Amino acid sequence: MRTAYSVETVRVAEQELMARLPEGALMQRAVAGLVAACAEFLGRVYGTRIVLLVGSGDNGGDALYAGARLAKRGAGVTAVLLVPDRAHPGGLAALLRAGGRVVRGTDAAEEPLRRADLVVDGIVGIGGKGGLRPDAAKLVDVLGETRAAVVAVDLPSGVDADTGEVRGAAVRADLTVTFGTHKPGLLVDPAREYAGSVRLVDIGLALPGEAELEALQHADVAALLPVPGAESDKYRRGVVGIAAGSSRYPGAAVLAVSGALRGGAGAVRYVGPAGDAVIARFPETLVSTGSPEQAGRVQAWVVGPGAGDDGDVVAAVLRAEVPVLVDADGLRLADRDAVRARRAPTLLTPHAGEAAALLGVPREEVEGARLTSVRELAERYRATVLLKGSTTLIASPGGGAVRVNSTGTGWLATAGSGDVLSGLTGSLLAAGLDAPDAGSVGAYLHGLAGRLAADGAPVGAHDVAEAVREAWRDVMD
Ligand SMILES: NC(=O)C1=CN([C@@H]2O[C@H](COP(=O)(O)OP(=O)(O)OC[C@H]3O[C@@H](n4cnc5c(N)ncnc54)[C@H](OP(=O)(O)O)[C@@H]3O)[C@@H](O)[C@H]2O)[C@@H](O)CC1
Ligand SMILES: [K+]
Repeated sequence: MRTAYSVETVRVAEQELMARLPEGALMQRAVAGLVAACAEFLGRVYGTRIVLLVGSGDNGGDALYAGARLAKRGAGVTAVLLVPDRAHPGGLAALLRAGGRVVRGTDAAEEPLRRADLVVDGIVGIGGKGGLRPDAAKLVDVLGETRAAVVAVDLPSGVDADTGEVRGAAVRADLTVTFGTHKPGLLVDPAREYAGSVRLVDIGLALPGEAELEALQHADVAALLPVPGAESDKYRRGVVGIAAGSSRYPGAAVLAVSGALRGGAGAVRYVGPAGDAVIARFPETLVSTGSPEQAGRVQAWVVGPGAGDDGDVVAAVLRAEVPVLVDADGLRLADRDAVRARRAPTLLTPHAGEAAALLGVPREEVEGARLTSVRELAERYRATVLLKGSTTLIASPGGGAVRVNSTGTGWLATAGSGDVLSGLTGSLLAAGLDAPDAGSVGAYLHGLAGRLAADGAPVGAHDVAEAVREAWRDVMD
């Protein structure tokens, strides 16, 4: 499991550790990791030109000490001091001793930045408040006009460490070297995109059990995937009911069923007007045309994909005392009080536009503040919420760690891909996973299947469904 902790938690852990170590030792641990990452990134240090962007806090201190070590290894190092009289004194002295040079202010930065092989961003780290100040923002603009590679210290300056929000100018890094723990902003869009690849340097921080954010890895998913035992029959493996599709959108039903058949449930029931299309493609489906109540036993329901305006079916499914996944049209049709009143788990799976409609805010607001939005929705609906996107987030109604999935790919932004995800995830619910696990395992497999199916070329949703089996095997390997 990859975890991320808030700045507040990092600060507490930092204080505890600092109290036990000689002064400056913690910073030198961070610097050692930063230097190793820069050297590896450059391939060869000797003879390279490195520019340090130095703010007025310890983030700038890290950059200055790292610059000093790189200068000793033969790099030409220039530090751009944003606030010259507040640059980290020890770091600055070390750089000057090592033969580094210093320029002051943004205007003087232009020339060295244009010639740089590598820029080290030490403008601001976890001490940053609000958007970058005008001087720093101007420096970031100048940096943006160059083609230099950028390594960010701890965080790309300008992104919010705790929320992943980016308000105004921010550094676009090729690599971010972060200390002690990932910060939530490094795993959540839009900030994640600014971070480039992320390298974690262990500096010995002791962090509490519950993180702010968790990202499942292969081994975590493998441990959660439902695998039938020798005694299993289709009912013990779980039966998932799919109430989806309409005469106008029969394809949504077919795609949801295609996902459900690959999610580990022992059988898939389909209820709705697209039964002929479903049975033609997947003869193993148990199809009925009545209401969900009459469909027979299921251990979990999926309702909503391509459902059109059939509010009755959504209301009927919400009355069922088994886990229910609500997606697409179902989100618009579901009564909030009915969702809140449910005793069995509910999993809502909106994309940013649907989440915005549920929250009554513009779509951009959700896209800019994904973590806040998903938490807010989980609380309002007293349900687990999976907010789809390039970094999918899953929040539980009681608060606690938010799950983040980063296996997704831009190729998954294709019609019907969400229908496959809802079927797949509903199947995992029916197989007995709890709502946050079903959501995060579903998103993980779906993202991986998207990557495997795409392999660098466009894919349709049915390709993604077909690749779920390969993703499953890949995880189990
Ligand atoms: N945690 C750890 O264990 C370890 C942490 N370490 C390192 O320390 C870093 C944290 O250092 P930090 O606390 O000095 O804060 P930092 O990020 O340098 O920023 C504060 C400075 O920036 C300024 N400033 C604020 N907002 C701004 C804005 N919007 N735009 C522009 N400027 C802004 C603010 O100015 P002020 O408000 O005081 O006027 C203040 O001077 C951390 O990220 C990591 O790199 C490692 O060395 C060792 C292990
Ligand atoms: K930084």
